[in-house]
Amino acid sequence: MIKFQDFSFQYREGVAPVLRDITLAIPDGCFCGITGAAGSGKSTLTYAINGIIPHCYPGDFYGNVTVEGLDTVEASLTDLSALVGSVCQDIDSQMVSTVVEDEILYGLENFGVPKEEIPGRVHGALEAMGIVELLSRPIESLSGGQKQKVALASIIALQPKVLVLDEPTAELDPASSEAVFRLLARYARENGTTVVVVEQKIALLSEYADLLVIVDDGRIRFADAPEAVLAHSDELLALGVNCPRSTTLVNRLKAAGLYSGPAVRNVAAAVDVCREVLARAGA
Ligand SMILES: Nc1ncnc2c1ncn2[C@@H]1O[C@H](COP(=O)(O)OP(=O)(O)OP(=O)(O)O)[C@@H](O)[C@H]1O
Repeated sequence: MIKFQDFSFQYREGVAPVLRDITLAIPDGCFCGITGAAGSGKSTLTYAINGIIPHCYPGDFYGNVTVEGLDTVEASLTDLSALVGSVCQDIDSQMVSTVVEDEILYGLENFGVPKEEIPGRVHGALEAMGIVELLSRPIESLSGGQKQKVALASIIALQPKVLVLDEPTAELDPASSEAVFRLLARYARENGTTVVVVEQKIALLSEYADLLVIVDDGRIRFADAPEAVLAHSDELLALGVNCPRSTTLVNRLKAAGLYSGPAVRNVAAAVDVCREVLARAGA
């Protein structure tokens, strides 16, 4: 369980808190998606989980944040990094090796994983990300999507209980973004891993997340199942969250009394609703 209790944070260089009065519980094994407008505080929220704040970026930290009962202020970064694996926005800055295999070995060796376990961990992580064939490839020869999967594999190999990912699909086309999320969700489900992912593409998040969190100007505006959050598409649009048009259309049909079911996440579901509405109207 990841717990935020009355948490607020102001960077040392800042003039005001960037996060305020955050109380949130993310259960074990949950796939939690975080979205919101640029600068709303999404990355900072994840920094409170992996300890980047206050350990790397100091500031005024109020309330408390615990991961599996470990207080992220009191715990050392070493202890936290054994529990929380993070993939940052800038993948190239995270890569430390020139070849895929070395990139995965680096973390395993640094964390003191027993030698006999290492080959299985490397293979398992590459397999989970569907990139076994990339083992010997130079990292500079990889596409953006492949690099993203290597970065994920190098963290997954460490078998953290919690994965924190900051905009893992920012550089990827829609098909690669979908592929990364699909692999990630399957891995998390099979291993009981808690995933916290910051992502701009709310349609993609909504397909995979159990819990969708909307951050607005340092506060949590919504934290609920995707359908429940998407039911507020007009508010989301006003907050700068790019709600899918299919969701907005169906919410308008609902507001007009033409539909009474749950909010939809994609075009296919919206088409079904439109068919149902037209059939009822006798068109
Ligand atoms: N190290 C830092 N020192 C001071 N202020 C910071 C630091 N990092 C972020 N901020 C400020 O905190 C606020 C929230 O930033 P954060 O990166 O958490 O938002 P975000 O929602 O993830 O933004 P984006 O979508 O643009 O990545 C911004 O005003 C930002 O300028």
